[in-house]
Amino acid sequence: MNELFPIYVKLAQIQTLLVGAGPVGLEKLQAMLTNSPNANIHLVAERIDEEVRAFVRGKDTIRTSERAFADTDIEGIDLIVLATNNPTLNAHIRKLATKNNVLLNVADKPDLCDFYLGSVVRKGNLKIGISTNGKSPTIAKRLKEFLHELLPDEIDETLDLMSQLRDEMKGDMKEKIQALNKHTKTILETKRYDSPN
Ligand SMILES: C[C@@]1(CC(=O)O)C2=NC(=C\c3[nH]c(c(CCC(=O)O)c3CC(=O)O)Cc3[nH]c(c(CC(=O)O)c3CCC(=O)O)/C=C3\N/C(=C\2)[C@@H](CCC(=O)O)[C@]3(C)CC(=O)O)/[C@H]1CCC(=O)O
Ligand SMILES: NC(=O)c1ccc[n+]([C@@H]2O[C@H](COP(=O)([O-])OP(=O)(O)OC[C@H]3O[C@@H](n4cnc5c(N)ncnc54)[C@H](O)[C@@H]3O)[C@@H](O)[C@H]2O)c1
Repeated sequence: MNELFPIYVKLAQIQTLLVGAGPVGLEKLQAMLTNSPNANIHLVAERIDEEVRAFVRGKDTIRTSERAFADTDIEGIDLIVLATNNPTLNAHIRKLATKNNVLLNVADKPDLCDFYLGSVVRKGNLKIGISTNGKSPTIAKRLKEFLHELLPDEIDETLDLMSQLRDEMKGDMKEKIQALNKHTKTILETKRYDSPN
């Protein structure tokens, strides 16, 4: 059973610390910024790869410090992602995070994580997070590709129309929910997303 609780976090209104700026650090940075382009991130690494430097150039919400991690780096931090090649440092930051109630992800080290990154299908406003409970990130990637193909681009139009409709609707909550359910039932009957014909 997968006991993970999925949430969608507003990275633009919290402070994230990323330690490590090699290929894995770059992957994590890309994962965070493609989803949340205004994420507030402090990137600390003894050595920042040129690719990472190029990726963060011109992004005002990313601050970089090319030096060793210092314990004070976690002050004011809500979320930490580690992408270092240093197991001793990872274990040290794991302890600090627990002591300071900060949630931690250590790339590719499930035992050290409070949360995992998910594979993400994106179509406009729609976002589907996929977790295989750490069993197979490769299957998560394949499912992402499959669902991305399957979902029509118009799904975003449907979401916009539904959003307008729900803003315009009057009446009490119960009536509103009933009407929205009735309306969407018809939409799904007329637009068979699960069939190519
Ligand atoms: C979402 C995504 C994040 C991202 O990076 O954006 C992600 N991994 C991705 C890809 C990927 N990662 C790896 C491969 C190589 C093939 C392979 O090993 O299978 C590929 C595939 C590829 O790159 O093609 C290596 C790997 N990953 C973990 C381990 C350790 C272990 O399993 O013990 C090892 C072995 C390391 C080693 O051998 O040294 C563990 C984790 N990876 C997770 C997330 C969390 C569980 C997510 C879930 O429940 O599925 C978890 C538990 C923790 C975490 O890291 O948060 C991204 C999704 C794909 C996408 O959307 O494109
Ligand atoms: N590259 C891959 O495809 C891959 C795949 C699976 C697992 N991994 C593992 O993930 C980890 C990271 O991989 P990578 O290729 O990005 O490694 P890397 O060696 O390129 O980068 C490690 C980063 O950690 C930083 N770092 C180390 N000690 C530090 C300290 N005390 N303070 C601040 N920064 C510090 C380094 O300066 C560097 O920026 C490694 O443990 C690797 O074995 C890598």
